[in-house]
Order: sequence, then structure tokens, then C-alpha cells
Amino acid sequence: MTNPIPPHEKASILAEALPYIRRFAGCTLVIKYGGNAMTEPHLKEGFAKDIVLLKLVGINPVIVHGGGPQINEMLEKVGKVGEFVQGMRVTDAETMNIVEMVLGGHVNKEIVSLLNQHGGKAIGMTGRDSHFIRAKKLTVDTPEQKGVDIGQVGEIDSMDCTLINQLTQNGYIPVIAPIGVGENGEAFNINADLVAGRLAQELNAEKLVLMTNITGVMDKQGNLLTNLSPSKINALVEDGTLSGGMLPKISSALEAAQNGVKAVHIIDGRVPNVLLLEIFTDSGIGTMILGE
Ligand SMILES: Nc1ncnc2c1ncn2[C@@H]1O[C@H](COP(=O)(O)OP(=O)(O)O)[C@@H](O)[C@H]1O
Ligand SMILES: CC(=O)N[C@@H](CCC(=O)OP(=O)(O)O)C(=O)O
Repeated sequence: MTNPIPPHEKASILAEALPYIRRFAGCTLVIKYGGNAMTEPHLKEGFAKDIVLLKLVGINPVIVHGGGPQINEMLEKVGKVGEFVQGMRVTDAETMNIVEMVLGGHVNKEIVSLLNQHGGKAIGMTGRDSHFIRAKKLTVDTPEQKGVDIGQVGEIDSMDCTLINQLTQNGYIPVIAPIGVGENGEAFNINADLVAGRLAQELNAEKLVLMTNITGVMDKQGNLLTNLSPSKINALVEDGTLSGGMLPKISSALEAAQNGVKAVHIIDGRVPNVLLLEIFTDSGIGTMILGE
């Protein structure tokens, strides 16, 4: 059994939060909740409580969620296998329907419901709601081929954050599924890290926090890299240290850091209350991405 924390230590931990609460009160934080970090019920519950606490102390959290593993599970049920190119899901018409059903339906509503159960006022939406994320078809460059067509995968064309701002100002917590709308009203599947990074820029967020299922960005030997500069990131991409889902994550993190978002962090969503540790304590956690 672990020893209980003595009362004076508990008090000093709570007191440590005060300067951070003062600093971030009234600020917007964009939090990306990755599908891999939302597998355990107790972690989902803890995440919801942490977000409600942020809102209650005057911070404006805006959540963008993923759901890659949850989409894979549903694809398997209909006999399809998830396929990825450079961390992006190959999305044919049938897959797009499943993506929209899983992200816009089950995953989004589960998070919304948990937040509301814990006293938050959460509202779920996708980028098709009020057409707030306009997207166009994305093609991907691989080391072998440029411009690979991966179906209904979108890149963000523009974002209209009027509705999000109105919601946060009125006490709501927006919970956003990463689906965009094309010129003809069609749906596009967008990587959730890209939506979170762009949203953080558009909202002038104080922080972008990407919650995933790993301690942070690792070097080839598996050591945690606590700080990453643009040149270091380029080197890690070029020598193949970063792969799969880490590729869109790091490029989104870097773009946000270079476009006005003051702090960008990749942290381990498997650690209970990791958000509170990141935001309210002096201890550095995960990987911080620097803009220059
Ligand atoms: N150098 C690296 N450091 C850390 N993770 C890496 C690295 N290269 C690839 N990855 C992979 O990226 C994954 C995180 O991306 P992803 O699976 O898309 O997570 P999420 O669902 O949270 O967005 C890690 O679990 C790991 O498998
Ligand atoms: C184009 C693309 O890859 N879209 C992602 C959207 C969900 C996502 O990003 O989920 P995670 O954050 O859990 O990985 C997908 O279909 O899996």
C-alpha cells in the first residue's frame, strides 16, 4: 500500500497551483484527447474531472478528441482493416461513414456525457456543425511517392471560431470531433492533432496539450526528449525516429508553436490527473515543443 500524503504536503501541493490559476484564468487551453489515451474507464473519468476543474477555476478548455483505435474496432466488425499512410487513415466512402459514426457519435457523446455528469456544461460538435471547419482533399507525400491519394481525408482550409468563442464565453466546454466539411457539403476525415493545432492558433490559445499513450517524444534509444526545437524535429523526422501517428502530431505541434501558441506539450494520458500536473505544478512533464 502507498503511504498517504501528510496534510502539510497536501496543502503545499494545493498552494503550488495558485500562481498557475492566476496566470491561466480567462485563457483558452486546447486539449487534444487521443483515442489511445481514452481506453481505461478510470482515466476517462479522471480526464472529465480535470477538465471540469479547469473550467471552474476560470480557464477555458476546448477539447478536440481522436478515436483512431475506436474506429479500427468498428472497421474490424464490418470486416475491414484500418490502413494508414504517414499516420493518416486511408478513408474510402464506407470508412468515412464509420469514422463519422464513431467520432461524431459514440466517442463524442461519451466525453460530453462524462463532463456533464461531473458538473460541466459540455457541447459536442463536428466541423460540419455550422460548417465551422472547412476542409479540402489532402494528398500525402511518402519517401517513395509524392501526392498519394488516400481518399476522403481532409486538410483544413479555414475555421470559423465564432460559435466556439460564444460557447466558451457562456460557460460551455466545446468537445470537437475532427471532421470537416468540403465545398459540396461532403465530410472529410481530418487527423485530430491537426484540428487541435489549428484551433489553438485560431483561438490564440495559451497552451496546446496533446494527450497520447506514450511518455512523450522518444529518441531511438527510448529516452524521453523533454524539449524539441524545429531543427531537432526535422532531424528526427529525417532519420526515421518519428513515425506513424507521431508524424502528424509533431507537425501540428510545431506549427502551433511557430504561430503564436505560447506552450505546446505532448504528454502521457495514461498517467492519472496528468493534465493537472502539467498545468498546475512546477514539474515538467512529457515533451515541450519550442517554436524557435
Ligand atoms: N519517436 C517517437 N516517440 C514517441 N512515440 C512515437 C515515436 N515514433 C512513433 N511513435 C508512435 O506514435 C504514437 C502516438 O501517436 P498516435 O498513435 O496517433 O496517438 P494518439 O491516438 O494519441 O494521437 C505512439 O504511441 C508511438 O507508437
Ligand atoms: C485522417 C486520419 O487519420 N484521421 C483520424 C481521425 C481520428 C484521430 O486522429 O484519432 P487519434 O487521435 O486517436 O489518432 C483517423 O481516422 O483515425
